[in-house]
Amino acid sequence: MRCAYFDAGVCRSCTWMGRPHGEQVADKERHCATLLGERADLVWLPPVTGRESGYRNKAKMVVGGTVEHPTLGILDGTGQGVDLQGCGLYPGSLAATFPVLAAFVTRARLTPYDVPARTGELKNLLVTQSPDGEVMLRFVLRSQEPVARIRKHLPWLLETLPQLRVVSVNLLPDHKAVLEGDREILLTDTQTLRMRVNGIDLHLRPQSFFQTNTEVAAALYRHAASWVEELAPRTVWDLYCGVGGFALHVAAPGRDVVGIETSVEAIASATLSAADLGLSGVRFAAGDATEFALGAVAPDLVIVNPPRRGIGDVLSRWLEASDVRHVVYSSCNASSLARDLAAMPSLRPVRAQVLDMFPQTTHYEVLTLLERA
Ligand SMILES: C[S@@+](CC[C@H](N)C(=O)[O-])C[C@H]1O[C@@H](n2cnc3c(N)ncnc32)[C@H](O)[C@@H]1O
Repeated sequence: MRCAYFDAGVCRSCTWMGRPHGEQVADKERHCATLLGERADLVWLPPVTGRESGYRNKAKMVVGGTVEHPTLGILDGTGQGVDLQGCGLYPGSLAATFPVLAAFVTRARLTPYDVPARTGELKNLLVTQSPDGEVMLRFVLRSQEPVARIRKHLPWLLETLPQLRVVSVNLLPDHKAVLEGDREILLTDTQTLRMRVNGIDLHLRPQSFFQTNTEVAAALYRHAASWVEELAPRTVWDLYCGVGGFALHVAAPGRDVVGIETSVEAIASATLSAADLGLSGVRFAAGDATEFALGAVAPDLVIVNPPRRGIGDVLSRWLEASDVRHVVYSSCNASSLARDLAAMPSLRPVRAQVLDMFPQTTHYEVLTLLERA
């Protein structure tokens, strides 16, 4: 894949831009195999690849420029806006919303936040597209000052972009290099975006995590579910469950599944999906994964899908000392996975698969099956 922004040196976010996709995937497999080390009983399954462009379901557009001429993209080294509306990582239908959103910035007089001067209001536009083409839009603002103007012009936006389902404001008053703050104000009656994956309706609320690449995420859930099916555990935990992707895929008659996640919003979404599907054996609770494990009776199988930092020492040591027979560990950072594996020598990886969730970058997902020796 080629990118004009990359070639012009305007954006270097995709560090592997221009390299053949097959070569990228082979490098990711080598990288992961090196980190996991020589293991006689580890079987590597063929990698999962999806489309190499247009794969992102979520755009995180930093807003710069002026009310009359806003930029949607990133900020350069001096804090000035760089417009990346033509970024090839977004599907055309998602990218088609950008010019309308830029026009809305002007129409509703939303002054882009000026990082060096610390003035202005609109920091980011976060846009997520579901597999059905429906869209969630979040305005990340410094304060509530522009909210009345957003509400006033919202009917125009909803008419111009009929695919918009959920619109909200997120408040980020601090001058911090983060994407969003803690407080969310919903502007539409609809609160959740329906993300249909493998025929299961996952419900995404504004402040919940969702895998970036829906096509590869669908394969990730399918493969994890088939591994779990083979092992036929009676009790399963899905730790770091987000909106419940793994838990809902491994639900089966006679199986108890518990999903644990810190985000209350994500847990509400997961609970809604379980109710929609009439799954009585699946329950979700908000809380810290490690604290939950330390206070509960170990299940037959544990699925973990932690953030980049991994599951950490305490949970690794708990799993090592527990009766859990199998762990399905889905990781977006093979370095922290390797460190966690070192703390669980009795749980040996017997199966691994690289999933190219983030083409053009060095990042990838790896799904592993650990078995008690
Ligand atoms: C990589 S995401 C995985 C989400 C989910 N498994 C999925 O497939 O979408 C990691 C999740 O862990 C949650 N999380 C972060 N720290 C946590 C903790 N200490 N205990 C439980 N969940 C946590 C995050 O909110 C996020 O939803």
